[in-house]
Amino acid sequence: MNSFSVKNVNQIFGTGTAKVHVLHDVNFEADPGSLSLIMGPSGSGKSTFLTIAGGLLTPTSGTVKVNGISYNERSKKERDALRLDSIGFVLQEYHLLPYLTIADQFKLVDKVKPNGNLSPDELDDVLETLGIKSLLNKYPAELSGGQQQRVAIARALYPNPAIILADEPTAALDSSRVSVVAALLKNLAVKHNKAVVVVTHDARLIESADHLYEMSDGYLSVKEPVNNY
Ligand SMILES: Nc1ncnc2c1ncn2[C@@H]1O[C@H](COP(=O)(O)OP(=O)(O)OP(=O)(O)O)[C@@H](O)[C@H]1O
Repeated sequence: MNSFSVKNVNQIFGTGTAKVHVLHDVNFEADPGSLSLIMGPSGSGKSTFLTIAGGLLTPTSGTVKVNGISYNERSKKERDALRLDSIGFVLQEYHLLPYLTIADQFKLVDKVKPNGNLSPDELDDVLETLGIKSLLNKYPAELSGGQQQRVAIARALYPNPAIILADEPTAALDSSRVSVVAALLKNLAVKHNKAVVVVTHDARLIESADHLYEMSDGYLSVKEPVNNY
């Protein structure tokens, strides 16, 4: 069971006159089998939240727990292992390596984490679903932004993580691709029992969400899943 909880998290960047209080007492929980959507305007703190949630940034105060254990209680090595084994990031920058073909981006994952990744057939299904199977021999620079985004999603799913944290995973996609990605994320939550957390501006994802939250000026609140956007 890979449940995930954020308690009383505050994030302050800078000091003195440059001080910005970006997250205010944020509380959040996600359980396996659910897709949580966090919406909010640009600059409201969504990416900062996701970075803290994934243990890439230690908050000014508050705790983040995965399976009941706080990141603070783990050594750096344990945190790195947890991220590698349990958390799949889909970040705004795609972080594809420019000198590797798309196929080799996946082989690189095998080198870092040799076990527990999707089987070749499972990866094939994901690539097929995302419509990127024909791109395996290309380099990132030969792909459109939307294609790179879909490769980045497939690469995040390849290690078969229990928790998926996605930052604007549909920003570069047209409507038909948005539906495909939304269905894929929903399927991962419901059929594969993963905890999926997506931060986005994209109101087209609302209908797939089990839980809807709003981030506003660094305050996170629960929103009823109604089409207020
Ligand atoms: N390292 C940093 N140092 C100082 N301020 C920062 C830092 N990172 C983020 N901020 C500020 O924190 C606020 C929230 O930024 P964040 O990127 O979390 O917002 P967001 O809701 O994800 O926005 P967007 O949707 O545009 O990505 C912004 O005012 C931003 O300028």
